[in-house]
Amino acid sequence: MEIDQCLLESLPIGQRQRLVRRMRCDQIRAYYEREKNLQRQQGGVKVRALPTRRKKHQVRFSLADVIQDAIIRHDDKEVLRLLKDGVDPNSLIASGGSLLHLCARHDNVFAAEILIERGLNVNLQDEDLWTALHVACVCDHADVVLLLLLAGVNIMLQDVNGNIPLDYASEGTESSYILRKYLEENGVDVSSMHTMKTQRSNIMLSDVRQLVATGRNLSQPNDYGVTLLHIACASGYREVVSVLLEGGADPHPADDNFWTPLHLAAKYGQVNGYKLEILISHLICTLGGLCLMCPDIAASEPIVDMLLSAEESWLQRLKDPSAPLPILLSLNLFFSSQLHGLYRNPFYFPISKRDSLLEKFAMFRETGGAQSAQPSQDNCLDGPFSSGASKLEQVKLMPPAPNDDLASLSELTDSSLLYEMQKRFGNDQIYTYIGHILLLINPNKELPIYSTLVSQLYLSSTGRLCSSLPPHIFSSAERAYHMMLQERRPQCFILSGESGSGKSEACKHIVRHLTARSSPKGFALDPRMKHVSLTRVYTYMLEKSRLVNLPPHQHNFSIFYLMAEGMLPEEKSALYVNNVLAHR
Ligand SMILES: Nc1ncnc2c1ncn2[C@@H]1O[C@H](COP(=O)(O)OP(=O)(O)OP(=O)(O)O)[C@@H](O)[C@H]1O
Repeated sequence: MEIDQCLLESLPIGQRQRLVRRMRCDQIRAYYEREKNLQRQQGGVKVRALPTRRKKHQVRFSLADVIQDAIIRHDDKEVLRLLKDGVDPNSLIASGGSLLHLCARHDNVFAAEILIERGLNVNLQDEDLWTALHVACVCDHADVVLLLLLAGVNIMLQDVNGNIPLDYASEGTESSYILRKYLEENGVDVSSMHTMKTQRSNIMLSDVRQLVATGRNLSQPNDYGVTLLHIACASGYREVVSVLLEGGADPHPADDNFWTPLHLAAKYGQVNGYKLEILISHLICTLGGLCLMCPDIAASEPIVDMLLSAEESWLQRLKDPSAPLPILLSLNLFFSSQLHGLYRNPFYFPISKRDSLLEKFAMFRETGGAQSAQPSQDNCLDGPFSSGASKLEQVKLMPPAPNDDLASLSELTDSSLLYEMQKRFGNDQIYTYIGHILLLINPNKELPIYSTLVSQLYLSSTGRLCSSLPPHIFSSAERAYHMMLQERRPQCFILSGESGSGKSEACKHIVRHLTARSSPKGFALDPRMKHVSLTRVYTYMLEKSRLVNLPPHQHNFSIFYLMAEGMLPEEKSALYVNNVLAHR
């Protein structure tokens, strides 16, 4: 069926798509006819595929995983059946928490009740010492909060941050109301709890005072290069910072990761008062330039402004030493209201642990959504897990566009496809769908589209492509994951392209998304992920055919050129690869 291009374009989109579909059907029919004729001409010999003895592969999940899935899906019957079949109610989830943590996160009161009935300890704490009540409060799942209270949960249990569940229940929420009421009824004074929490900083303060009084070294680093000043800055213990600085502690020691106390103060938002000003002043007076990198990791805009203005003053003072010190913003009120109590980390935890805590906080904070991308509409699976975009992770996704799926174009010719792809590539839209196929054009530059947060945005409860998000490799990975669950059999990605087109990178992104999906902390799949990369190199995925039968205009394996570029002339000559282009 031939149709005039102008006529096609003048039709409304619905009609046009129907016509295009019909044209494709005609093409397929013609193809089958041709094949049949060909077979007839060859004497009607039917080539039968050899019977293959294929092994039946079946993905098997442990019962502990199946019950988690049932809890998430609110499949109460399945939860009951699994418990009856002997699943251990005490089995742990990836975060080290219990099934009750999972119920709290997914607001599954029924499952929670059954688990409690079966004797599950309501006070179990996960790796960050969160109880299920901490989780329920963050998510404001009031029914679960109520159930846990009735079950006798200890509401005073602190996490590694020193926070009790009430600290995570936002003011005005139902959970906060229930908890306050409960505390009141049990005669607990909420303000005395605050005193209890400030005990940690007080202990550190008295310890540091003692060190100063005995003339001990205040800048002694631990095994990770972390000093007392690092700890006090990251924790926001302003009195301690003050005593340390006045006692002569080194204001700019770098830990093993080259982080100074100022970096930590900036990152963790501990500007609670004038301490950051003191630190900055110290740095400007002594080493000055050390604060130059700090704005990049600052936790909020006001801190960035403050550091930038300090930086500017420092540069001025380099030119003119009599120039005044920076006038720094007073951030007391702003931050004390926002950050009160959130980063009161016990100082015996390493900095990396605090990073994970901060991520946890960012994950659950504000259900307001990401900065420049909308979370998936059907992304109800992980609730608040998918919502918080923090300053720590910039999300730069292009908005969805009509040409995201080339299958919907009215004109499907080589030139129209290439034209669209080129247009998209120019806008850094490197991914494009053609139906369920995903096209990738290697950008050969880093794009900010692979962060954990983006991976979370593509989480979906059904695996359907989300119309509010642009095409992405994470979306394909998500789809495969759901197909695996639905069909209960292995799924396969076919990554095809010439050398250097980005297959290995794509593979890494797929595995990364699946890793993050299988366990928020990626523990379970990490070793297997390494195995995937190695398999690509050592066995079947490096197509050996490329060595003997190189398609025209294609290069050899890109690793070959990279290797040649890095070799010394004598090494090249020893390996007979002086002229790399001579080697196909
Ligand atoms: N999505 C991407 N974003 C940024 N850079 C990329 C991306 N994909 C690939 N690249 C860049 O292109 C280089 C080559 O990609 P990759 O190694 O994945 O190609 P390949 O198709 O696996 O090649 P070969 O088949 O020769 O092993 C990477 O080292 C990386 O620098």
